[in-house]
Amino acid sequence: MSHPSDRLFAQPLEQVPDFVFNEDVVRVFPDMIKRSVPGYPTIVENIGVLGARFAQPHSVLYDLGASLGAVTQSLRRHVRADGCRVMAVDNSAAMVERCRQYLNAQDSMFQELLPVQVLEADILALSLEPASFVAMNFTLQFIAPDERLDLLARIRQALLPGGALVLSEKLRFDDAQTHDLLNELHLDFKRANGYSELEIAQKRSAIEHVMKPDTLETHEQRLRAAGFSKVVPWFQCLNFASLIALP
Ligand SMILES: C[S@@+](CC[C@H](N)C(=O)[O-])C[C@H]1O[C@@H](n2cnc3c(N)ncnc32)[C@H](O)[C@@H]1O
Ligand SMILES: O=C(O)C(=O)C[C@]1(C(=O)O)C=C[C@@H](O)C=C1
Repeated sequence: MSHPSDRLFAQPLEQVPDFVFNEDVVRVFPDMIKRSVPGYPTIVENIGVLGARFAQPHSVLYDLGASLGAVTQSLRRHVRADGCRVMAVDNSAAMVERCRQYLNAQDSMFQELLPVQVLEADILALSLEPASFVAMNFTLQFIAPDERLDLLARIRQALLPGGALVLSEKLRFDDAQTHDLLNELHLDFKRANGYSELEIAQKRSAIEHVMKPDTLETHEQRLRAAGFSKVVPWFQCLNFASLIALP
């Protein structure tokens, strides 16, 4: 399947609307996220590797905020435990439709993949089945800050003993010098990937009100408050990080 390049913010917009995961975004999403999130391909591939370590036979693996199912596909490449199934959940109808197409394409290319169910649902309203592995790859940052603790507590409750949550997020930093340096380097990453100053500025306005990053300390404290006993950062590239949280 062809992946057109992201030119969504290339022309000057009179008013930049808030970012939404609509059909326009879906069309360019694989290109957009790869050129915007440093380390994204490494994170996605290794969530499959982490999933293989934590997956228990005959259990559910969740991909919450699955978008086009990149993490789900990685789990299906790596997890070999018997009788597991993946639940990929997203509340964007456009994402879910395209995600199903991509997973069907994966099914037609490989045999004996884990069964997967793609659900169009709000993860805040979802009743979670007992699960051995939950991935939230750059999803929590789009959830309203006052809903985050409750969501993580429900995930913690759903996790089987020996399971794990993997949480990837853009970070902000309390120390202004650190924050500014890593943000500037992130902008350099976008420039190096071909984004213009206009594209960078307009994308920044678009996500300003809808994506609210936390500090690493806030994540660690909130995960503990949600009932997780151990938080292990396993990846960081510039201001993007991924954590393993153990029940
Ligand atoms: C940055 S994308 C996630 C990228 C994806 N996990 C990956 O690895 O390619 C965030 C996704 O979260 C979804 N999302 C945001 N809020 C949600 C909610 N309340 N319930 C379900 N999905 C949500 C969005 O529709 C979007 O597809
Ligand atoms: O922080 C930015 O500038 C981004 O573009 C990040 C980010 C993300 O982290 O999800 C925001 C929206 C798109 O989904 C792709 C990337």
